[in-house]
Amino acid sequence: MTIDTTEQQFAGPAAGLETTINLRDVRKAFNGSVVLDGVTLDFVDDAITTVLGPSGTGKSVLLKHIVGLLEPDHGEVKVFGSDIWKVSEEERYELRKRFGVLFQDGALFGSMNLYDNVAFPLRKHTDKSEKEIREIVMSHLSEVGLETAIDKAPNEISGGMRKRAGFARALVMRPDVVLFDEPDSGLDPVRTKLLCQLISEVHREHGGTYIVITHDIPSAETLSDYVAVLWKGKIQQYSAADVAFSSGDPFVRQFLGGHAEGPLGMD
Ligand SMILES: Nc1ncnc2c1ncn2[C@@H]1O[C@H](COP(=O)(O)OP(=O)(O)OP(=O)(O)O)[C@@H](O)[C@H]1O
Repeated sequence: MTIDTTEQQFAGPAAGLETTINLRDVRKAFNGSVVLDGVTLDFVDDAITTVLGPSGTGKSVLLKHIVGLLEPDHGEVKVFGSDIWKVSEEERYELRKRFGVLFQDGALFGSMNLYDNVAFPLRKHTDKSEKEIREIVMSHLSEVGLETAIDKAPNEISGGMRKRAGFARALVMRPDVVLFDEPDSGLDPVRTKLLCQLISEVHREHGGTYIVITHDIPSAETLSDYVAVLWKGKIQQYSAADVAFSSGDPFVRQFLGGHAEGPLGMD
């Protein structure tokens, strides 16, 4: 589909829906090499949107723009209505607190057990008592099935468990937005499916805007309410998941179908 990047109203499937993050004509280049070439995208509240695209196409760069870790060369990133680069450093910090992020490897502190890892954001950012913290930490660790592994160090558990612990930690501050950077990386297909089901269940329970970056098509099929496909710096498709998966666009059809034939080659 074509999205008019000069259009300031909500575009695509988000039209008329409540949105929490709005990207307008976001451009980013590194050393002259263009990665994002005018990305316009509105993320719908209370939905899971998957951002799909081939390796090296800029999905992680996009995610870093959403969370305010990278500043666009051009365009704007609005989070809950505020342009994240036009507000003060303090306001940006407050906005970031509304995000939970699950990084590829869970990004756990190696020196802390799972309990302390999950408690960390609460101890750092709130003045809750240890009793209150314990209640929150245990409820989230049991939500991800890790209530019996609280004393384990990250290097004593499997990659799938590390991701689940990272997910629990991403949830403890009750984020309005949860970002997942390739939650499926390094997991076998069964663990991937189970993690995706867990993400869907938790989303049903808590709501919010979930944004999942991946190049794994089965994960996208399990998770997505909406699908955005990024390639060559642009959003090639943004639609409800069922529409994306039956798209007639040659690139989208090739990529989502996993076919060797089509416009996407080895380069
Ligand atoms: N800080 C940076 N400095 C220079 N180049 C960067 C930087 N961050 C990303 N890039 C480049 O931007 C391009 C897109 O990278 P990115 O990690 O976003 O891709 P991706 O779509 O997430 O890939 P994958 O699916 O393999 O993780 C790559 O060519 C990468 O080398």
